[in-house]
Amino acid sequence: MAETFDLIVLGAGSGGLAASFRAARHGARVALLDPGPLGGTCVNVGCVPKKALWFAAQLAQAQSLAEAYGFTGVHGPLDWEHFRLRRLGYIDGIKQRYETRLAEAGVQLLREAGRFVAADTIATTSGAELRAPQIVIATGARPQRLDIPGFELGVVSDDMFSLRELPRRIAVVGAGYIAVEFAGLLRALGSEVCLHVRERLLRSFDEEQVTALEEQMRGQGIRVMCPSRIRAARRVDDAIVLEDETHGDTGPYDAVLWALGRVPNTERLDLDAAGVQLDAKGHVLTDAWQNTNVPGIAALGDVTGRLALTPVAVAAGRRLADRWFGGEPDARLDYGNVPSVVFSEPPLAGVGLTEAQAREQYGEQVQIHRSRFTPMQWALAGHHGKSFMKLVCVGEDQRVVGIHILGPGADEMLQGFAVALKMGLHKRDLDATVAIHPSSAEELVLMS
Ligand SMILES: Cc1cc2nc3c(=O)[nH]c(=O)nc-3n(C[C@H](O)[C@H](O)[C@H](O)COP(=O)(O)OP(=O)(O)OC[C@H]3O[C@@H](n4cnc5c(N)ncnc54)[C@H](O)[C@@H]3O)c2cc1C
Ligand SMILES: NC(=O)c1ccc[n+]([C@@H]2O[C@H](COP(=O)([O-])OP(=O)(O)OC[C@H]3O[C@@H](n4cnc5c(N)ncnc54)[C@H](O)[C@@H]3O)[C@@H](O)[C@H]2O)c1
Repeated sequence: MAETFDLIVLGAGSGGLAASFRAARHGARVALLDPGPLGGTCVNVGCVPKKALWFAAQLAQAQSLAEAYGFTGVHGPLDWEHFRLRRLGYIDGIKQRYETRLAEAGVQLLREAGRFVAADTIATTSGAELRAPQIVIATGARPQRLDIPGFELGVVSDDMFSLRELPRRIAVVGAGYIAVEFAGLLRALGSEVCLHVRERLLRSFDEEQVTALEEQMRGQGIRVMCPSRIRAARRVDDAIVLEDETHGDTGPYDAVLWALGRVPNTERLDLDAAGVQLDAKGHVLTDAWQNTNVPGIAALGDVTGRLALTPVAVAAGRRLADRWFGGEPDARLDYGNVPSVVFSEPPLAGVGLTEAQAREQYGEQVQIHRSRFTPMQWALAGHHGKSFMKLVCVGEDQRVVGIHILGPGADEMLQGFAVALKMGLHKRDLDATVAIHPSSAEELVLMS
């Protein structure tokens, strides 16, 4: 006989964990299934190990700034293996804390995959059946692979975190978050990097900001090939050569990172047994409340194909649990004005509309304010890179609909401004705020 719960959650990544913890806090009996490591993509092969590498890259750059400032004897390469182990230790700590917290919350954790046998019934890999009136699909996504000759010679982002040494020469194929982040951090750590861009870098970000970032990337010695269309990879001696439709053979490289987007984990869920509808790319279709077309079944996070960010999956999971078990019938995630940061070098942060989106929506009512400057810590070292900030405003009262920041510190700077934008920020509010000096952030309240 099937064991019964109030809630079954498929996937213990960012979204599934958040939904489980919150539902358990509201008193629900929760079963959480995942055959993989706790924390899913973000903790194991995403945000956390990536940010760790980005911190290491920041330290590498700080060394060259320090030399210019007058420090001596600070320069040296990263001991890649030492840092890999340190990173793993940090991540193990996170996973252990999740395990402890799940046990304390009374969530029943099953380390196996689940699939639907009916709209209220899940079968586990070991053959057990679980039943619940509410089920959450939070099974995430995985790197997209291409069916081209030699694809297997390269690696995908998951594999980057188990490399045993820094690749000396690497090609990064792609133009999204992952491609740009890895290109920047690997370059800073000492790799020769060639970025193969099919059309345009970072399509969802403000074009002018992306152009400014690309200039800096080129200035750091990253080779950007655009437009580039890779049709095959092949081994030549110990290295890899890419066959590019536009540029001919490129390389040789010691490694190739394919960073081509992600595909949802839905094929093995037997969703037909429950009647859950998917879109053409295999994402679970959801409405504004995370509901699927089947009552009692919801989906959230990367598997839905909406904003693929950890805090989005977490917030969606918490709101859903509040609605289902916390007596909050109106709880749902507002997907508008979600801030995000590309951990490029320097970081690029944005919230709200890009200039192009605002012009499309508001036409001539759009006003743009810009500030470009060399941040003090760079200027002191004789480094000429520029920070670039941009406000997108609309209407006579200059409501701020977009804030875009490129430069050191952008990653930490945007969060507070995103709160203000969400609350209905106007340019006059920025003008009325006294600056913090000397800082980069002050430029946002000093724009004329
Ligand atoms: C390299 C990289 C860097 C990133 N950096 C950032 C960043 O800096 N900031 C940010 O906000 N986002 C970042 N992201 C995106 C972020 O990691 C994802 O948006 C987030 O992890 C999605 O969470 P999720 O819960 O939807 O899915 P996941 O975290 O992918 O979790 C899904 C879980 O479901 C499990 N599962 C699959 N099938 C089944 C099944 N049948 N039964 C049970 N369990 C199953 C999987 O094992 C997995 O653990 C990054 C992603 C990558 C790849
Ligand atoms: N800092 C962050 O918050 C962060 C970091 C990494 C990832 N993420 C999330 O994870 C998601 C996945 O990241 P991603 O970089 O894999 O995807 P992405 O959707 O950001 O970018 C995919 C890129 O691959 C390119 N592409 C697709 N097919 C291609 C092909 N055949 N040849 C050449 N290029 C091709 C696309 O043009 C696009 O530029 C992101 O959209 C983002 O939501 C967030």
